Amino acid sequence: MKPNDHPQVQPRRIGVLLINLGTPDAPEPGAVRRYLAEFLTDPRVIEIPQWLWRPILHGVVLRTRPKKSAHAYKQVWTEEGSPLAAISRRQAEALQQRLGSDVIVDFAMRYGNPGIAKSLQSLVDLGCDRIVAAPLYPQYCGATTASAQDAVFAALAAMRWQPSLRTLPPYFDEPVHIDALAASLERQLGALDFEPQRLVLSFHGMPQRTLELGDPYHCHCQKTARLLGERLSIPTEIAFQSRFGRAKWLEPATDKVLARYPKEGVTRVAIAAPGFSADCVETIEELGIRGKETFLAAGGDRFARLHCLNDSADGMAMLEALIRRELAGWLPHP
Ligand SMILES: C=CC1=C(C)c2cc3[nH]c(cc4nc(cc5[nH]c(cc1n2)c(C)c5CCC(=O)O)C(CCC(=O)O)=C4C)c(C)c3C=C
Ligand SMILES: [Fe+2]
Ligand SMILES: [Fe+2]
Repeated sequence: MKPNDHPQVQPRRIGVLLINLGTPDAPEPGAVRRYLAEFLTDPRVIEIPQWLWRPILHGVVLRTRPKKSAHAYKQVWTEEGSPLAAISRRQAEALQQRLGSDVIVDFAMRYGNPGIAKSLQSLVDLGCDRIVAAPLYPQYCGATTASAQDAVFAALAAMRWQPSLRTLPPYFDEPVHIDALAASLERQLGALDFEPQRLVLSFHGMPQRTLELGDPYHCHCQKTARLLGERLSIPTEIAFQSRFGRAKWLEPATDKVLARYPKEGVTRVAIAAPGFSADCVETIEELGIRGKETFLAAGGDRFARLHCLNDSADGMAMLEALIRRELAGWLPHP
């Protein structure tokens, strides 16, 4: 056979893979256990030697946490499944509409389903020889961005014929991102039936040690919070949520901030999570349900949880702009 009529040559197509963290398949202890086992054996997430961690994980964490977490997931589960999965699907569909038929858009989860390797392979099978992999974390973190990229690179490493690859850089301080967040938060604040005295900007926490080791996550969160605070008409305060384990995590802790406010005369608050591109158990249950309980029990009066950008017009316009920039030179007509 002459090289020019090689049977595998396909039409060139472009793929975009939106990536988020992942979620269990069902709000049941068994499914949550499978999800947590994959998540919590990622050395990017738990950075202690495996020989030390494995006995704790299997002896303690995976025996107790799945039941507790399943209870949290049950409270947020929807007809379309886990909120994170449902919103991720809608984001991919909306981006597909916006980018048109020059591009194939799909989404994948770092842990659980649909997995990164399978989703990348389906894009390749559809003829994509150029792919943008977009971890939807505004702030770079080893545990999230790098872990998602590790999985993308590992999937490519198993391919004989790899597509060309671009990855979406962190966008924590991109003007389009700050604009989208500011517009979305102002609109939601304006629609409340009370006037909050403070807006808490709650980011997912990380072990303090990762900051000392040079992870830019803490700095990225601080910058998003500062830029956003400069744009909003309400005083803001940064906080870090979802502490896990016994090590020291980034401070101030969201639950401590909420419990402290009423003592300082702050009895009306709103809370937003600008580090999450989609609402999930950490925003809906941890902030919206448990955070509210903590605040009211401490003497607070009014509490509102604001939504993430999700598949809102503000959020999708931002995502389209960021992805189009990565597609520059690949798309037939700019
Ligand atoms: C947005 C950035 C995130 C960082 C940074 C992050 C770090 C991190 N998380 C855990 C432990 C857990 N996280 C869990 C859920 C979860 N985490 C993120 C995002 C970040 N995590 C998201 C989007 C979600 C939501 C998933 C969903 O299904 O809705 C969970 C599971 C839920 C629970 O049991 O509380 C755990 C556990 C660690 C240890 C860590 C950094 C070291
Ligand atoms: Fe997390
Ligand atoms: Fe949590």
